[in-house]
Amino acid sequence: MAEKEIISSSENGEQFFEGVEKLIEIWFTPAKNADLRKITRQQWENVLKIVRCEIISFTQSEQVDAYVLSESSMFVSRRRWILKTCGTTTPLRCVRCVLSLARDVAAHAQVQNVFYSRREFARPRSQLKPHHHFDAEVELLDSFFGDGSAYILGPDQDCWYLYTLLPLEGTVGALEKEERETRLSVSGRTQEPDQTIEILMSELDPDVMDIFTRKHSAHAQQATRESGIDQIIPGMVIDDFLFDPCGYSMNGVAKDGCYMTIHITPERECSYVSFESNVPARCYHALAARVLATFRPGRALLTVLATPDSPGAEALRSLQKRGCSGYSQLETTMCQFSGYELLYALYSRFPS
Ligand SMILES: C[S@+](CC[C@H](N)C(=O)[O-])C[C@H]1O[C@@H](n2cnc3c(N)ncnc32)[C@H](O)[C@@H]1O
Repeated sequence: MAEKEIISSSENGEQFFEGVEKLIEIWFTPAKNADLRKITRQQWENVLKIVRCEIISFTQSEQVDAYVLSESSMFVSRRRWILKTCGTTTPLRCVRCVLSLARDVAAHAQVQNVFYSRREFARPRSQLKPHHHFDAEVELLDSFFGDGSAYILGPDQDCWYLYTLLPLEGTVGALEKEERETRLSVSGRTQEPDQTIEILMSELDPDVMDIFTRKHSAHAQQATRESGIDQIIPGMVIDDFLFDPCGYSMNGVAKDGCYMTIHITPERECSYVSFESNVPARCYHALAARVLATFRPGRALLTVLATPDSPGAEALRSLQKRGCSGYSQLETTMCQFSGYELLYALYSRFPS
């Protein structure tokens, strides 16, 4: 297993782990006989060496291969690749290699969409290049994908960065994209309905965090059951891992191809939990409420990215209007991209 990315401050004996993840999702244009799952395990292991993490567990459904990593998760399906890594890993350094493997091994030569996102790190200065600065990340991404667009949403400490090939609705770039797609639509529809909800939580309840330590739980399955993680989206096949002495990661996959993933840094000084899923729903209130009730964060940053024709688009608008019960909505922003809608919302728990 990769060396543990813990930075100890000798002055006060404090332990620190950067739980905040970098998340990259690449969609390739549908192509006959093309499938990213043709890339072998050995080839993924080589890719992940560049990122400075490794595979610790694997599960799959008919539509998606799900890997638990020493620093978070990777999901591989026919034409979508997702890599989510925390600590001081360097996911953008492997993109060139992934694009070559996609072309040479998986027969995927054309990128349709890219989403690279992360919230502000707790300790940005500890990150390795290019992750020490969003400008450097954008420069590297542009060197792979040409002219993408970069966005920063939310206030300083809680800001969320996004790089994507999607132009904002109403811009010249959006008109050009529409024209390209009209030409392509002669040969069929290229974007299926899609939605992703992510909840990034900090200042977590210490009693809940205790469950994700070896002192409290004998194994990952105990932590999954006792915390209620198995009830957040029932019916998923769960692949979970409990680190020593603490820390937890899980992937869930469903028969219909949906996934969920949760990662937990329980250390009191830097507690952090992330939840992500692409499960479709016209309303995300119940799901968000279950996630918040499970982990009891003091602060939560929620994002939903959804195509306008997906059930998630309705869920996004309703979340923006109604917020999450038990939490005050400190900030909310909606963006209309060409082909996707985005909600950013920041919540803080009401004092109990
Ligand atoms: C990989 S997990 C989940 C990280 C995730 N991004 C999150 O949301 O916090 C990180 C937690 O596991 C602990 N851990 C224990 N051994 C580890 C290892 N070999 N590599 C990474 N983390 C480890 C860390 O101290 C931290 O609490």
